[in-house]
Amino acid sequence: MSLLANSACKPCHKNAPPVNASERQAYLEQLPEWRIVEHDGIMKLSRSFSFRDFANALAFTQRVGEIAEQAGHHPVITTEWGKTTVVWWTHQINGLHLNDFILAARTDEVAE
Ligand SMILES: C[C@H](O)[C@H](O)[C@H]1CNC2=NC(N)=NC(=O)C2=N1
Repeated sequence: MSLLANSACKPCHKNAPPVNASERQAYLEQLPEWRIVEHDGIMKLSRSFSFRDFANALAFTQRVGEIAEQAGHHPVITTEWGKTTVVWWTHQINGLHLNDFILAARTDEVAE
C-alpha cells in the first residue's frame, strides 16, 4: 500500500486549510494518473479508469463507494460502458484537502 493510501484521513471542517501549491505538487507525484480540474472555480482531483465492459466499471464503482463510506468522504463517480470517472474534492472547504489525495490513492488501489 502506498504511503498516501495508508495515511489516516484528518477530520475536516470548514476552516481547515486547503492544500497549498507545493503540497499539491508533492501529492500529485504519488498520483501520476490524476489530474487537477477546476469546476466553477473549485479545484478537484479527477481520474478516468478503463474496463473491459460495464459490469467491471460498475464493480469498481462499488469498491470506490465502499472506501468512501469507510472514510466518510464521498466522490462524484460517473459509470459508463468500459469507463469510470472518479472526482474527489472537499465540499466543506470548496477545494482540495489532504483527504482527497488519500482517497485518490485508495481509489488507485481498488482499481488493481
Ligand atoms: C457531515 C459529513 O461528514 C460531511 O458532509 C462530509 C460527507 N462527505 C464528504 N465528502 C466530500 N468529498 N467532501 C466533504 O466535505 C464531505 N463532507
